[in-house]
Amino acid sequence: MDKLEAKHNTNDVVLKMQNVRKSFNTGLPNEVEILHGIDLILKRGEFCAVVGPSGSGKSTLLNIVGLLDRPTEGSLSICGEETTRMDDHALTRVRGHNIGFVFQFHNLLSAFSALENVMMPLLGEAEFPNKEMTERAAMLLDSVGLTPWRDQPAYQLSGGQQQRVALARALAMNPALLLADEPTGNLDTKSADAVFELLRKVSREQGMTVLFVTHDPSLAARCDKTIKVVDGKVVDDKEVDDKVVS
Ligand SMILES: Nc1ncnc2c1ncn2[C@@H]1O[C@H](COP(=O)(O)OP(=O)(O)OP(=O)(O)O)[C@@H](O)[C@H]1O
Repeated sequence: MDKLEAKHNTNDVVLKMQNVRKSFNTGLPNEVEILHGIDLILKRGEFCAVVGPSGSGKSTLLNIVGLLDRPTEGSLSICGEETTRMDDHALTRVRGHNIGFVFQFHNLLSAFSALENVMMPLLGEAEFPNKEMTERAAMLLDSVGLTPWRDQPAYQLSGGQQQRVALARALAMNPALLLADEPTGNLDTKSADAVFELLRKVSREQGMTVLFVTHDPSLAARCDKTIKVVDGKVVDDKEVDDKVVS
């Protein structure tokens, strides 16, 4: 059994948000509220699209779920741990062990090889001495079909290949929750489809919960569930019927 696998079995509810509000200080006399009381529960293995118009608050929501930003009000628990009163050190721990990120711009270290990029999150993790770290990174690169490119510097890879490296890197700690903010937005249709299918496969095989922001209705329709954010509120939270979506 994978060293990191057991933690996925501990709690069925991966994300629980209650009445989450977020305001920003924009220099105006009053703060501007962007998220107006979001409630959201995601269970293990759910693959959920986040859709909505530009500026509606999708990235703000993802940053809060990813513990990169704090809510102004409300509660947020990740894998059963209530996070809103945690200090930065505890948030970093919860984030590092439970959450993976894939963004539209993959933020790879361009001069480093594909393998080295995937190894980055494992550096300093006690359970991964050097040899095991290399083995795990190689296994992850293999799972995204990039073994032939493992020693290639990231800048020499295509956009789709770089995004697959970013996905392998996000999976390094076997996160219970993967947050993907338009990970296919910068790719041609074929590469976008390949990255999406890969995410789908990993989610199914590992029971990983995915929150996937997309502007592409055809990709949203292939997710289990769609959350629609409009003006900082969830207006629609519907299950996609497998019988309707081919
Ligand atoms: N740090 C910040 N300070 C002030 N306002 C912010 C901040 N971050 C986001 N906003 C504002 O919050 C609103 C929602 O932004 P957000 O990026 O979450 O939208 P989005 O739905 O992800 O948009 P898009 O689809 O265009 O990426 C916008 O009006 C934005 O200007």
